Amino acid sequence: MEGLTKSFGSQNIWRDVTLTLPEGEVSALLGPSGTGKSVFLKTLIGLLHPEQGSVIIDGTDITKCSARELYEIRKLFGVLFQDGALFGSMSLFDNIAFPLREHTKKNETEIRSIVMEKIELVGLSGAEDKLPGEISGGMRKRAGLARALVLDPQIILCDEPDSGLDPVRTAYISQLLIDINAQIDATILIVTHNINIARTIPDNIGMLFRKELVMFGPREVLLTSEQPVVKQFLSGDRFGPIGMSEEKDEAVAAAEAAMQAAGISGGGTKDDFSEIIPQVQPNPGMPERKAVARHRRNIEEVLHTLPANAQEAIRVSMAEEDKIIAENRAQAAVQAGAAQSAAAAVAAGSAAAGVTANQAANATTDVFNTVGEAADEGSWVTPSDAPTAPVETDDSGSP
Ligand SMILES: Nc1ncnc2c1ncn2[C@@H]1O[C@H](COP(=O)(O)OP(=O)(O)OP(=O)(O)O)[C@@H](O)[C@H]1O
Repeated sequence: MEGLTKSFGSQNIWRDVTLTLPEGEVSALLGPSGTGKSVFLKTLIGLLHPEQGSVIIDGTDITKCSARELYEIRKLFGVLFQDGALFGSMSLFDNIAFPLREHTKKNETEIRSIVMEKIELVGLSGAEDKLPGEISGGMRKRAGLARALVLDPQIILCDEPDSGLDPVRTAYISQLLIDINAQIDATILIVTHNINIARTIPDNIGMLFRKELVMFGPREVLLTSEQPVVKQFLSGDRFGPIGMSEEKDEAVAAAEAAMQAAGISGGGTKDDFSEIIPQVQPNPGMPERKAVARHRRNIEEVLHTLPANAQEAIRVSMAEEDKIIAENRAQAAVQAGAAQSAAAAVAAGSAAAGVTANQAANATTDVFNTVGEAADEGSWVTPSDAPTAPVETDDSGSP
């Protein structure tokens, strides 16, 4: 995105926004309500037209290309809208199959196989015949994500993936995004207000405020920023430059300063965001994220230009990340070794008992599962170690 400016009539939303979403990395866009984050996502897919600037995707400027080219480029995107944006009269299956029927010539057998794979990926197996109105908000969200994934997108845009979800379901969907990134190496942009997501999921964070992109870069830069607007946003404090509906004038700011001096709380958390917590890692069994190496190369190029505290935070978080990755690799090796010996033992035992090859294979699968579960409980070190797909009943918690 280069020099993007968007207005509705005389109302300017943001101006001169320039950023490059690093390929295959996960980025988050933060900003107070009404700063135009959703407008930004819609501009990226050509649903809204900026009056200035360009959006280059795979070499094509979608602000100037033909309708035909835009139609083709949109196939690269998977978009998760805030409410899932499902068709209310269609089953989940048909909703998820919709882009395949619309944009491809695949037959119904192929479509079923892709749809069921995505349904399983988001933990909705068994719910495929339900209508969107019959399931909870969290399930609708995951159905929306499954639909966003069916065309194997290169770019995934998620508008507030956590809205309407409890903290646990938010952790599941965040983990799912990291697992998807590990599996398909897609470039992901998440628009969110959720500070926990911002702290643990993205490689990069940007923030819109006062009609501008105030920063965009490695997550540690924003999390250690001394900028008042960033600190206020992260802490959720009412004292600071961000007001209820617009930025505050000097009189209000002075009154707040007096209240603070008198010991009145602005309600924000006292968490120290400059203490970086490790990024969520892909679940056991997932490939390692290719983005990690690329992100590091990108950081190395700009590290010397960053504030000293951000440089330090990046070094600490890289060391922490190396430790976690090494532990996970060791764990995976132990699991693979245990599974191999267990499989050999099962095969030997089966031969002795004269059971069929098929029975031996089934027994081997059970051994894999048992080893996997045992390993999960103990030592998989991530800040959010929830499995990707929750045991599915109903997001309300009832069976
Ligand atoms: N189609 C439209 N026509 C006119 N104004 C619009 C349109 N879409 C959005 N806006 C205005 O643009 C501004 C930014 O809206 P947007 O939904 O992008 O904010 P946001 O940062 O995503 O907010 P939130 O965090 O509350 O979801 C708002 O003032 C909104 O009223």
